[in-house]
Amino acid sequence: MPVVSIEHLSKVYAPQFSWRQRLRGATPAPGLRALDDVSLAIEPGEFFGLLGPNGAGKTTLISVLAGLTRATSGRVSVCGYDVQTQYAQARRALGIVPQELVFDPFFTVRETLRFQSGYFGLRHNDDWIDEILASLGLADKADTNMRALSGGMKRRVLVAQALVHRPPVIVLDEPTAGVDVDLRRTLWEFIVKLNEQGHTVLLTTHYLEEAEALCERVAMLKGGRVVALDRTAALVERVGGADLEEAFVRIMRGENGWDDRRAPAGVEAEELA
Ligand SMILES: Nc1ncnc2c1ncn2[C@@H]1O[C@H](COP(=O)(O)OP(=O)(O)OP(=O)(O)O)[C@@H](O)[C@H]1O
Repeated sequence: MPVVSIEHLSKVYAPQFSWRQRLRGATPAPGLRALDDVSLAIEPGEFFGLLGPNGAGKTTLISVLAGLTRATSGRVSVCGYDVQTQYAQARRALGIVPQELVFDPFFTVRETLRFQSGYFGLRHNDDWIDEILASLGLADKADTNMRALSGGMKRRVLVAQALVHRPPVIVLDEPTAGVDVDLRRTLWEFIVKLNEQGHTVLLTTHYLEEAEALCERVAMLKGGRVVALDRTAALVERVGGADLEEAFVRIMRGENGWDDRRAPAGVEAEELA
């Protein structure tokens, strides 16, 4: 059974429609189709890459997976749990490292990780917290206040937060954007170790050399649609080119016809929330 199952997933964002426009009786513009009939399955223990240019729909897909955004249609499950109807179980199976640096400035690193453990009902988690801190090069920052950390250190804490409950599926949304070589190495060593221990990893990144080195399989999104889905090496060979980056460029340039990303006529804003 796949650990992540995505079946015919579509997401249309409602258009911005002001009260003034409403009162004037204006017709809402069609919504934006961020995901269009996406289907894919990720098997246990895979290191899977979700690739695509800016605005392709990667973060939207992760938001649906995390239960933060409601799908317009389709079904998504994690470890067999439906992300909408069995939200708590599905969320517990996921460790999500978000793209944006979100943190509480009032707590130390250790307090932040203890609180995160508490959200998952884990009260005596310090041994694992210490192991994560050491593995991410954060041991000497455990008692430092979050607001006193550099951007790269904050990102390490985000990774640590995602792992406190030992989730079977780890989702990393552009985790190395703007971080130094040291963090990249530390992060990948740790994530590869977790993957070897059986954790499934879903990674989105614009660093295609990282994706090529790490991901056994990749899916490429363009305009919300899956335009390629294959084992990384097989895809590079089939498309031609020296590496995944060249294959990516060829696939993105070669695909046409996905330009109309607007919702079909007749889709009302209210249906799209
Ligand atoms: N809350 C929202 N409301 C309306 N439109 C949105 C919302 N979130 C994302 N979008 C739009 O949906 C499309 C897909 O965005 P998304 O963030 O999923 O892309 P992405 O592949 O993660 O891009 P990036 O690589 O830049 O992070 C974009 O056109 C974006 O502007």
